[in-house]
Amino acid sequence: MIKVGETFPSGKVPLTKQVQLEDVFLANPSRFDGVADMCRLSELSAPCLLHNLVVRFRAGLIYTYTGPLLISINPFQPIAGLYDDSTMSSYRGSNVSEKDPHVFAAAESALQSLFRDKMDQSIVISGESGAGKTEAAKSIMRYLAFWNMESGDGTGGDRSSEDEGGEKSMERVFLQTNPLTEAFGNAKTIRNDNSSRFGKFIRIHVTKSHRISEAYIEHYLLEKSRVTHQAEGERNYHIFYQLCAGAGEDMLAVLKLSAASAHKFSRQGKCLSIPGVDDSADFRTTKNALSSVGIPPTAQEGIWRILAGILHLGDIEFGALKDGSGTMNDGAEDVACRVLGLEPADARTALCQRKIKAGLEVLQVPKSRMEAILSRDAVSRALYTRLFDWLLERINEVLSAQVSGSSSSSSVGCIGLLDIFGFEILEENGFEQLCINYANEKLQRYFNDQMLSSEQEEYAAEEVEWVRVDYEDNLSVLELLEGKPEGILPILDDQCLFATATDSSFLQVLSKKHASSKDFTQPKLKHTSFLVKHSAGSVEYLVLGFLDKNKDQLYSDLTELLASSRVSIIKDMFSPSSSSSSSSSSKSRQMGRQLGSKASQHISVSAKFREQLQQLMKTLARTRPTFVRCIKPNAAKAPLLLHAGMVDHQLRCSGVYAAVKIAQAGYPSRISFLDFATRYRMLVRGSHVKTLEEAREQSRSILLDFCSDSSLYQLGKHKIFMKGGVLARLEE
Ligand SMILES: Nc1ncnc2c1ncn2[C@@H]1O[C@H](COP(=O)(O)OP(=O)(O)OP(=O)(O)O)[C@@H](O)[C@H]1O
Repeated sequence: MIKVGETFPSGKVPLTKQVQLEDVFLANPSRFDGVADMCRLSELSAPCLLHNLVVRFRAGLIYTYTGPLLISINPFQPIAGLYDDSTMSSYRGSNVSEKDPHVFAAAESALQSLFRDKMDQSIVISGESGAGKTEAAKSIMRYLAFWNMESGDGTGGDRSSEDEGGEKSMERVFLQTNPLTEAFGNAKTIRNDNSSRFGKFIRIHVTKSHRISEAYIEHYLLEKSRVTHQAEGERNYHIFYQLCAGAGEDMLAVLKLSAASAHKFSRQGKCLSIPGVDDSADFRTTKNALSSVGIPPTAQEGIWRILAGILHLGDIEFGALKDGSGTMNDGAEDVACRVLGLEPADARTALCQRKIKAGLEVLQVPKSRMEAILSRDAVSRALYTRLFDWLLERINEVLSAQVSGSSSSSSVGCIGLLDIFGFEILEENGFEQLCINYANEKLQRYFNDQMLSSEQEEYAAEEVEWVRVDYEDNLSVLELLEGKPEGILPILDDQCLFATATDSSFLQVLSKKHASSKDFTQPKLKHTSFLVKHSAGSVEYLVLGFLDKNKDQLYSDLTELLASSRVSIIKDMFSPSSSSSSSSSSKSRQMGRQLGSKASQHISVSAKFREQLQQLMKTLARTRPTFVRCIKPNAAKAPLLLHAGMVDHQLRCSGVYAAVKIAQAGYPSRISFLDFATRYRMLVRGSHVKTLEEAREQSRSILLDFCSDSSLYQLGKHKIFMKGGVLARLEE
């Protein structure tokens, strides 16, 4: 049975015109069973749109269109048949406008548009944490791979012969990247048992014969702090639990590992398992996936050593000597060193002492206990993030070179799939949340530009009769975050250049510069946080750790220590001559460069992230986007439960209400007078037209003859703007 709770908003979230949902239920015929495209509703108030979504959700229909935008409401439980092979087949090559809304339809229409218009496409998936973005992205990846496998041109045959010949087919390798990115990049959080703690943009190149020729995964901002600290109820990255649960006795003995409950870095969140998840079985899946993407056994052993080494590092206890300096006091460092291939004496020196240059002399100065702990944590985080970067590099190498004989030159174009971490408001928000929420503001801006702003600007420029639809833009909050030189992130970078700057001096500068900003406040009586009014709500950020996290420096003695490892994968990751990026294939490097990858250059975390986002926006601007907006219907992750207030808030903040109004009143088809008059002149036995005025007149007479309802089109200055279906009728 489908439960729909709190269907009527409590009034905490104001609805348009203060109409309550009950009124809509009463005003609507009781047998109203929802429409697949909300543009077809006659009343577009928020309660009506919500009502439509609720009715469909009750019936297990989680997807709904609002014009070109696909809304997806997370059912938190599998829906029978929704993603099976026959459903996929039914979308392949179909007229998607006649099919039920679905992520498969979004993928199919992107493919069709790619082939028809020879223009790169993108599918932009957004929504808050736990809204279903990653699941949507995986379904789309499966669809693209399935399309390739099923193509009736002999490709399917090619695939099986490849498999028999021992070579893995591209779609297999492509899909095998999912368990890997999830094992190493996802973790259980309070909001989502399988939360992506990084963002990704996958470029998928498609050939004329509908094959995926190559792909590249660009990744953004892995959450490093999770490696050494997890909040209560959360876990470290899945792979740590998989390793502890799934490694056999021999492997555990080599790695000197115990259960996850025995290691500090995996037990801090007091959450060791996830209901319904078998870490041991998932470990087998991860190992198979590593082999599938061509990671050889020696490198796999290196990976397990890094993970086990991190867990052992976490178990090192530091004591304080009388003078306050740190010392290791329980021998756990010996275990960590053996697993990581380090000399214990060198590790002790690097973790507990600091090199200081005094003239020509280099002195070793003892670190305090706290400094030693911070060094240990920095080493652990650096090991994990370099491992993640290394893994993605290997994946990209294999994705860019998999199909023999195919290359990007044979690809017709590319579909970009964006699955980026959703907007976050936690109990305590820090530097990571600021970066995540900044990325979401950038995406919101992109959505506003594409769906709300440029559409209306074109009507105005073409002098089409149009009643402007207002919406809340987010320019001022973006300026507050990134504007140069006084935005929060540029100020942070600036502060990081001063040796004497601290988190509090950063906060003081912010408060002074933004005292009058409408989107910024500093809570009274608090000198540790600031508040930003984001599009999706106000967020209070604690400044503690901002400078260190943004600098993200691993002191040279710690880098040298890791570069001295006898484990070759660790040595490679940290020695200056052989960074992970330098060992990647030239093709994968080239694709990385296209996306502005700057792995080898040391710039601040926020500067690198801003540059990556800038590149992403440029890449998206060259594509035709399809938007998928994922909605989280309840905070409890309960199956088929929908809180209307929560859904209303997400629809409002993300501009969906404004988008549906524009889409309904708007004219999705547009064509120049010249093209129109030429293509359809046979209908009126018209002549060849030469001037704009002749083309306009001939177009007008075609429409008068063949489209009796004049509300279905408008003539602009250079183009005809038409409602959906007009062109199709003319074509008939
Ligand atoms: N279409 C679906 N059908 C059934 N369950 C789903 C669907 N989409 C999502 N879920 C459930 O919701 C959970 C969260 O979804 P998902 O991980 O895709 O969210 P997300 O938006 O990517 O979150 P985050 O930003 O935290 O990574 C999934 O693990 C799954 O249990």
